[in-house]
Amino acid sequence: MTGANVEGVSTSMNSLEYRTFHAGRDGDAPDAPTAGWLEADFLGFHGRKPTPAHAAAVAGYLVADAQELTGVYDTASPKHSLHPDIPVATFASFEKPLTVSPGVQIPAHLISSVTVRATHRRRGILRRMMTDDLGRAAASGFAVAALTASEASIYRRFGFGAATWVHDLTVDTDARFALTKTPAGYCSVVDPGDIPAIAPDVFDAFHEAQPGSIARHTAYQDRISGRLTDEGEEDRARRAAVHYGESGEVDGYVTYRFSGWESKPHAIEVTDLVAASADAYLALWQYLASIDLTTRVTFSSGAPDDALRWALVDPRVVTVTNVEDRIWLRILDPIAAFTARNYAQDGTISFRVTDPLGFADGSFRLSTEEGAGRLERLGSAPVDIEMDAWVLGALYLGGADARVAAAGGALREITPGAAATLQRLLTPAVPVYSNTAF
Ligand SMILES: CC(=O)SCCNC(=O)CCNC(=O)[C@H](O)C(C)(C)COP(=O)(O)OP(=O)(O)OC[C@H]1O[C@@H](n2cnc3c(N)ncnc32)[C@H](O)[C@@H]1OP(=O)(O)O
Repeated sequence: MTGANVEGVSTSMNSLEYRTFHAGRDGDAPDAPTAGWLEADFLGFHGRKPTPAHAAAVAGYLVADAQELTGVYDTASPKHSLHPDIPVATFASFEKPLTVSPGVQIPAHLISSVTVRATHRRRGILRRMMTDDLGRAAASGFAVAALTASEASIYRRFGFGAATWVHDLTVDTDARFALTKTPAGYCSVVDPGDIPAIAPDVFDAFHEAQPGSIARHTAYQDRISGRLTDEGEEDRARRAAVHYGESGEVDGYVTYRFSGWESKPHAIEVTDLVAASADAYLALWQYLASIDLTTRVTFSSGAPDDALRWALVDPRVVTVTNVEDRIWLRILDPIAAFTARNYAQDGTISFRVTDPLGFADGSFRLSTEEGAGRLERLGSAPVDIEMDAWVLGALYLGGADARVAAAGGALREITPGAAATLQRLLTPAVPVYSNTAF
């Protein structure tokens, strides 16, 4: 669904040129536009200046994911400024499937690498890049756009609402750590270099069943295995283990590193933990807890509804140290989006959406029956609920509670009790969660 013909140049009043192009390579190296764009991207996210090898690897990821890049070029850069081929702003978008109900995926338009140089900020560059890009995505037929946000105060104005969350977990793995029963299957330590061959099948099985999950971009395999970190180096401290289910197939893996002898208490820091079965998930935690000379495990992408607490003799060994929004969703085509997902309960509710960018603006009636949903446009008939486009994005998967949104003033009930009805209809088959960041 990625737009095939996005290349273009346009000049604004004030010497800024917006160019959109596909990530490309010359041999192994990034091509000239991609090389300049990468320099700006690394600058914007406070990364080190990339070495030629690191730039080549990252260009390879961008090309593999068919990323569309936008660079904004200042044609009036002063003397000694960074080379004018290094843009003052970056923006990237690409397509990956989003699981909206167990077994149901839709193509999502993912937005990433948004940077504006400090000397050019707050002049509307992000607004222009975002509105142009969302317009192209809607014209290409995407029902939803998604991003992970550096700051929570930026993206509501563009119709994005936080729809999934992750928990930072600290688990004490001293003598108090014990599961109430032993999970089926067994774990084995593997070479982290084998993870890129093992992880995709496990992730796919997890992703297929998990509402809120977004398929991973190409960089993930090197990142989780430690072959090439975001700093452009191999992490030789990275370790890995897998879980074999009763069939003998791998159905879960974990990658991690030791926090160092100077850290107190000595801890294991989990980079990635993906399980396609409940036994795999619990067994991998038991494995982590059994690593000698350590008494703590930390994991920054835990599911808010975590089975571990239910499986522990003493659930207080788990501390949630932070709660963070993960996937932000923007509905571009409400009818396509709401028809795609499944519904556990039958019913009807109507709502009016205010969308300054227009994509989701209007009044709608949602009718659900025997698992399927139908969304139809209403004319000027009265509705049960009013909300802004970002609230619709937040509520779409059912992970955010409409009643709580109403209590917070984000959703206006016209018909008393309508928020509870909406929540009943949108409640997902299993709690939403995504362990992917992009
Ligand atoms: C999906 C991702 O990639 S998340 C990563 C985002 N990037 C970063 O955090 C890197 C560092 N920050 C930056 O590069 C820039 O400051 C950006 C990209 C956040 C903002 O770019 P700018 O060009 O300055 O934004 P722009 O001038 O278009 O502002 C658009 C609107 O967002 C608001 N806005 C911009 N930045 C912020 C912010 N950090 N917090 C709150 N509001 C903001 C502006 O006030 C403006 O509001 P309005 O149009 O409703 O009046």
